[in-house]
Amino acid sequence: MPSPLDPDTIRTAPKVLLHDHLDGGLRPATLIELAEATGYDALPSTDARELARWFAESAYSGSLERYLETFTHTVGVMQDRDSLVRVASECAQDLAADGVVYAEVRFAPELHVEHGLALHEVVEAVLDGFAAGSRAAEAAGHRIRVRALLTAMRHAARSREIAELAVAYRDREVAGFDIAGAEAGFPPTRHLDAFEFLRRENAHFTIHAGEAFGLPSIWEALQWCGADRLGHGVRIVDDISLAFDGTAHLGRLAEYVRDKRIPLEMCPTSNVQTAAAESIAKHPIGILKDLRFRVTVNTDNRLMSGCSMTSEMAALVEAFDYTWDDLQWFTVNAMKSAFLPFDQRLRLIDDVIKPGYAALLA
Ligand SMILES: O=c1[nH]cnc2c1ncn2[C@@H]1O[C@H](CO)[C@@H](O)[C@H]1O
Ligand SMILES: [Zn+2]
Repeated sequence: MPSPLDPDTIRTAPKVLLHDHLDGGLRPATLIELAEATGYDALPSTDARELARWFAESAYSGSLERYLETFTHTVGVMQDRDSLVRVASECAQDLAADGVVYAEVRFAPELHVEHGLALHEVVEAVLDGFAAGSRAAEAAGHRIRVRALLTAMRHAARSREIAELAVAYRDREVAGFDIAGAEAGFPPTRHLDAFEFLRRENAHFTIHAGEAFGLPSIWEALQWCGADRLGHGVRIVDDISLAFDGTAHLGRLAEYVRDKRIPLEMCPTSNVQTAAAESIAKHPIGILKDLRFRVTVNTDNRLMSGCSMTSEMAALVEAFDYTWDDLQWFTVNAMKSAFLPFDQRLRLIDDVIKPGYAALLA
């Protein structure tokens, strides 16, 4: 008899997370403690439960720009080494307790230099935190590997510097590079120099595209910039039409994305909050999965969305009647798409993911 598909059991299943923002995943209580310790006095509440509610409500804004405003408070307390180490360590422990076995967690070093840290000191603090958190998780019986993605902000002009930092730290658990922030008005080609540098260095990168702006953003990310993966990518459905009988017709860009197995880092709850999707049940992940795009499931911002990998998967099970096979498919897709050497990806699939799901199906 397969195990029941409820949150408690889904939590025990091995999961892989490719799209999670460090500054979008703080524990509310930690945010309050750090604000007090660092003299940050602009928090909307100093009660953990109320603060969590404030984030979830404010992020439920119908626009990416307003959603992003909530990050002022998290970034506001992440300006010194100790705070960064603590947030990164708790991130690794929280993901591990949620059953995540491999994660690539992103953050923008340039946002954490307000109190004088150098960019590389930000990176080192976060990596030290991930390592400490992973050790603590292992001691608590959960094995996880957490690696970093360095993000550059698309409205700013530091992408080349951040890309160079990602390459400099590539052998110390920095898996790759990303750009994030408001999408409309800030096309990825603004950062072509960074992407060309990364390609010359044989380095990996993902680009937030097709979340708050449509197909041109996805097209530029892939065909001008050369992205390995797409952050969100939900708007690729604009290039798919469905006939009355249910058959799908793919435009050239959608066909390219599917043919080349371009990984889509989908974040259902976040997309509903920013109005990139109407509801979980109407989220494009349903049709994209049916059409066998390389879909992965992610959290984006656990604090703002009040979610976890477990809750996102449980919500999809509820909306689309997914089975354990489907959850394993998402997980293997994500592992295949990780910025990790091929042999290590295979080992995690064969030694951790497949046996984990086999046990739940038995
Ligand atoms: O869904 C998203 N789309 C675009 N940008 C985002 C999203 N979530 C977070 N960030 C931005 O990425 C920065 C670094 O982690 C965050 O500070 C936030 O501004
Ligand atoms: Zn994101």
